Amino acid sequence: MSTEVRQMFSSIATRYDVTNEVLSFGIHRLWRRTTVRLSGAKQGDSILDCATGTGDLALVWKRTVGASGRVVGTDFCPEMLQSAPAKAEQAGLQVEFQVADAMALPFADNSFDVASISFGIRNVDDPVKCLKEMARVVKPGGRVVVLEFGQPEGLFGALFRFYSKTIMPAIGGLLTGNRAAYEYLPRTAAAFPAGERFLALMDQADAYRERVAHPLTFGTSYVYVGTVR
Ligand SMILES: C[S@@+](CC[C@H](N)C(=O)[O-])C[C@H]1O[C@@H](n2cnc3c(N)ncnc32)[C@H](O)[C@@H]1O
Repeated sequence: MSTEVRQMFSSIATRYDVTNEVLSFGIHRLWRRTTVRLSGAKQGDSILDCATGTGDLALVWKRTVGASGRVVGTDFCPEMLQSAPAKAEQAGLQVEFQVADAMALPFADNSFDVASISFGIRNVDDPVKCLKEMARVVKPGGRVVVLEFGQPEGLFGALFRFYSKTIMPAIGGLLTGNRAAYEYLPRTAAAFPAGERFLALMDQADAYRERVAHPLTFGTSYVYVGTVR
């Protein structure tokens, strides 16, 4: 499973950013800023962004924690990481990037103030193991922050489902040449536990003393914030 996921992201890596921008109408930028705000991170904090991909969230983290803070972005797909260092340099931000699996992080216990994962946990083989592993590298009282798709309800939900099942694969396929990757996205997003059901996964990880779900854009996405025990 993880080999197929890695290959899929490798095949869309060079077109990932532009496709993300088009398919989300740029809203992913607002969601990332909200994620960072809800984490409570401050200047000087050390942050790990898992499954960082092309590094967009890592750059927002670095703007927040400033020069005295440390940001490390990791991903298990080297091709996805390829453009990240140049993007950071162009933005005048110092961010470290390295290849690592979010389920087996190469960091000591209690290394970071915050660990995050955006649109990544849906793709890992074992989300509970990942939530446990992220908590392991965060200091007690620090936060694990997850940004992931939800399943909006009502009229907006119906529109979103139509958009994600028909328009997203067509446009994603045109822009990346890999239509299957943009069929995978809505399929996995529709099946992945959201809201209370995701909080239950956080409970199963048995590593958090508090956890909160914040719906964004009528539940299209959620930010989950867990405080590490
Ligand atoms: C949809 S992209 C999200 C990238 C980025 N976080 C963002 O918000 O744009 C999912 C990323 O998760 C990475 N990924 C999936 N499973 C992973 C794992 N077990 N360990 C590390 N990265 C993983 C993929 O390589 C891909 O870069």
